[in-house]
Amino acid sequence: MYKLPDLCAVTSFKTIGILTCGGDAPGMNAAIRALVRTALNQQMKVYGIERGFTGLMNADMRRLSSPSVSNIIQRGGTILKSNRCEAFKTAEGRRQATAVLRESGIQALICIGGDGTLTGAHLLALESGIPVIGLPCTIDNDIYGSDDSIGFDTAVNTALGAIDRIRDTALSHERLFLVEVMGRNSGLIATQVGIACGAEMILIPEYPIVLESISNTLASNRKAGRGSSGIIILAEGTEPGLTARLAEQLQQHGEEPRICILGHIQRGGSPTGHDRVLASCMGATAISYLLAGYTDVMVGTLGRELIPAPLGDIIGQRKHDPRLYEMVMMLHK
Ligand SMILES: Nc1ncnc2c1ncn2[C@@H]1O[C@H](COP(=O)(O)OP(=O)(O)O)[C@@H](O)[C@H]1O
Ligand SMILES: O=P(O)(O)OC[C@H]1O[C@](O)(COP(=O)(O)O)[C@@H](O)[C@@H]1O
Ligand SMILES: [Mg+2]
Repeated sequence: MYKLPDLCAVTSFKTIGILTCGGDAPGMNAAIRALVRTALNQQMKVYGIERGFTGLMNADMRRLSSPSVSNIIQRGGTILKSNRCEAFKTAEGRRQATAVLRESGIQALICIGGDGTLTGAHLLALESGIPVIGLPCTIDNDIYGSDDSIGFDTAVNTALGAIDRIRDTALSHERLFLVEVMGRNSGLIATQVGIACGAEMILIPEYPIVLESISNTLASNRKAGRGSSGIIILAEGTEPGLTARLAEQLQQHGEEPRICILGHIQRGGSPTGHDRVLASCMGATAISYLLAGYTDVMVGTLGRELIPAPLGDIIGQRKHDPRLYEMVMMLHK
């Protein structure tokens, strides 16, 4: 269980807004529910802004009540909808959003999303002076300053469910499978999934990949008595087309690999218990941060503790643990 902060209220807010942006992640709805109920408990009015920063720029919003967030804690996706908004990357786009916030009487904003959303949230806080709090919510878990992000645990478990099934076929047919998981710029899903499924090999964007050495490693594994079945996990972002090129290369070395790209299957579905609890604790804590006078911070985790992480310190930073990856490679020899 997470340790909630013990904070004193030094300010108050009549009206706040909430939005979800970037790739959806299981647990977004649980976070919305916790934010709405905690804010209502503090006598705030809450507006749900539709379609992330696009909806913010277009004043696309609706009042949220306690019943409006009933029965959503177990649902994947986001009831507020999400998208990616190029216009918000410009100062003009953010000026338009600031005008909407002022005209609607929204005194503070909570942004739920990944590294891109938190970058936008940081710039908005700086430029508008309106208090903004971020919640790390992405299946990629690539947000520096927080051990955990809402949605990661669910995505990893969804991928594992699929890979355990693939393993049955791999063993029965004594065949090699190349399984591509999500993560355009980050190998964290691939690493976690690879550890948990006992993969023969994990290929992630943080390390250069030499196709020839992969065939050589497999050949020496075979000589050492490892069977001819196996699972190689690749992160999506490793290199465009790499999975297909690796399959071709392995064919030339006498393997009969099959490819499985898990794709967006990993983004949807009911959040795990872990993600529901994390989202609930982070949502409640975001409102405590606002009342304690924080702005331009994200609710991060450090172990089991919830901590305020300044957005300016975390954006643009990479999160990678080389020791974890080395351990994985050692276990899979
Ligand atoms: N450098 C940036 N400046 C301002 N806004 C940004 C920036 N990067 C991303 N955003 C905003 O955040 C949105 C979501 O970012 P994206 O990277 O697509 O997803 P995620 O938040 O899940 O990482 C973008 O569509 C854009 O509106
Ligand atoms: O659904 P899209 O827009 O194709 O995006 C795919 C990307 O979104 C993700 O699922 C989540 O990334 P973000 O959290 O940064 O949005 C990545 O793993 C993947 O590379
Ligand atoms: Mg991202």
